[in-house]
Amino acid sequence: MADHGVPVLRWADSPEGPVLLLLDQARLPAEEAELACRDVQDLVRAIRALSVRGAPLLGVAGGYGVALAAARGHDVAEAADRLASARPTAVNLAAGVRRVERAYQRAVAGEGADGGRAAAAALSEARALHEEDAEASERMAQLGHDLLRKLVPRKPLRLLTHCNTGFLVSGGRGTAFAVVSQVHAAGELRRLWVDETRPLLQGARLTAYEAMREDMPFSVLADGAAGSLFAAGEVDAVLIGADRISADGSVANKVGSYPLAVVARHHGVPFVVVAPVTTVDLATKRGTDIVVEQRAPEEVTHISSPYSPYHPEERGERGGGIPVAPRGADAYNPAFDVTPPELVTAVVTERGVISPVTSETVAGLCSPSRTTTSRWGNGMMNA
Ligand SMILES: CSC[C@@H](O)[C@@H](O)C(=O)COP(=O)(O)O
Repeated sequence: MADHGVPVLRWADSPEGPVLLLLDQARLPAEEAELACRDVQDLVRAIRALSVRGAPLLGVAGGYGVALAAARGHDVAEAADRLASARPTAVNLAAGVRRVERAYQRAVAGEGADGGRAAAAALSEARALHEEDAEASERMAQLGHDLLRKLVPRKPLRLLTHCNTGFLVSGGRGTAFAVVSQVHAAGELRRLWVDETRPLLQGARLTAYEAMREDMPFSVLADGAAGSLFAAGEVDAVLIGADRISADGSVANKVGSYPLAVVARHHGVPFVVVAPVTTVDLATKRGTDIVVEQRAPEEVTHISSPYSPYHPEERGERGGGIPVAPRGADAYNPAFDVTPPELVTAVVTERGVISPVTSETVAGLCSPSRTTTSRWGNGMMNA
């Protein structure tokens, strides 16, 4: 795997107490700067400002946030509530937070542990979550690559992706981008098409940064240019991540994913979602039940660049930067959209691949008896 320089997220013990250090994604690719979170308030601010983002990494960061509150002797239950609700759509955030909170409570209740031992239990659970996420990445990379071999006989591949799904969003290599990386390592990548991903440009800023680090052949395109690539027969498959997959198999992901799924279906191109099982939320029954985060209009009416003299913290949570619309213009700014399961060719997880994507195959993926892919042979499960 490529050397990624500054770690995406790390725990450190400083003379002033424990601290969670994040590679500040709001500053990328202009600078690789670490942001220190000393308490849950710092971390919630970093999550809302997208200094740390992407579904699996939000889960890991949320877990460490609970450990941070415990280590600092703060109110862990209150900290967990604040973290879990910092952003509403990526279910991994609340799942990571609650998992570490449970470990902390178990240590307090079961063993009557003092604050120090319970805090240690929380940190060890956060570390376990971090490692599991890295392992899940590896497995998804392999399974996704195998699936593409079956779905698309032609080589080398032209893959299109939206938003950012590589090492920046995960304890490991990421989700959809990990598959691209596996294809590239096998010498089978002709080109990665990178949607710029308006309004916050996660594709242009972050996916391009990840692709450059792995020496991939890639091109950034305006989101609206994707249709012309399909029409020209230049896309062999679409690979995206997910922020939440509801029980019916609907996929919430970065806004702009749904229109891509529609165009892909029109052109007969596979539309593949890659996400760890922690992204599946059986408690959310249908796609229409998924809460889609609405963000500040300034993110649309203004353009900001990490190369500009305005630093993210000066722009604040409302975004901002250089105005491009008439002052006072209103804007519609959902952070995500929801793709119905019938437009999704397959969902790749660390436990295996489901295709078709239906309530039954999603439930099978999450069943307690399905802990490995071996039960399904090649990891592909049909309804
Ligand atoms: C593996 S990450 C999948 C998604 O989390 C990603 O595509 C995405 O939508 C991230 O949105 P963001 O708003 O930048 O957190």
